[in-house]
Amino acid sequence: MYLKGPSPQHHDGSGLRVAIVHARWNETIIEPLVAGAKEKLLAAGVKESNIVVQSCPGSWELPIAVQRAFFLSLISASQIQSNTTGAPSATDLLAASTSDLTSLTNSSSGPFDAVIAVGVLIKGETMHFEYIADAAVHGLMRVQLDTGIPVILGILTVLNEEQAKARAGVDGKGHNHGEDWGSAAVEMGVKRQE
Ligand SMILES: O=Nc1c(NC[C@H](O)[C@H](O)[C@H](O)CO)[nH]c(=O)[nH]c1=O
Repeated sequence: MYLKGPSPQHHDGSGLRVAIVHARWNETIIEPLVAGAKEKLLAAGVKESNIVVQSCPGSWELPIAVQRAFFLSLISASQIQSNTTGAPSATDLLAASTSDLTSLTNSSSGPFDAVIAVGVLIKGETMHFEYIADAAVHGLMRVQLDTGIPVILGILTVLNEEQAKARAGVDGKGHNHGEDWGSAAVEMGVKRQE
């Protein structure tokens, strides 16, 4: 039995498309987290060409960056489907009802089956940390429920750099949580397709 992380499961990721959207603050920690997530995606059979990595300035921008990645991939998916350039605009898609979006995302050439949002928030002297962490976490939960696309929470909220390194498996310490996020993305992506 496991005390902390979820008991491991094996899922075939060969049919998945996954986005990793990461902030660029604290990049010495972000980089190993993203690498760990990608390693687990590839190990589960996700094709390299089906892993899209995008970035945004900081964790505050992650919810809108994830939502944008989702909608833009919808546009490319509908262009592929309709094979015309007259695909609905981002404005059209933003205005689409949830049920429309659900039908759109069920298409085979649909967008991402899961998105991993990666950020590293390190507590400073002010309350900035708390406000960004709270807003980003609630924002990502809203994006996944609004879009129906699983958004894996890959935001480290730590009190100091040592804690961050330990959770990125840096300096041979601790465990790279990015690996857990990659595995969660495969599981949730497969379950979304069922
Ligand atoms: O402040 N510390 C951090 C931070 N601040 C920037 C914020 O996310 C946003 O990009 C700016 O406020 C501009 O909107 N972003 C992080 O990812 N980690 C931090 O530790």
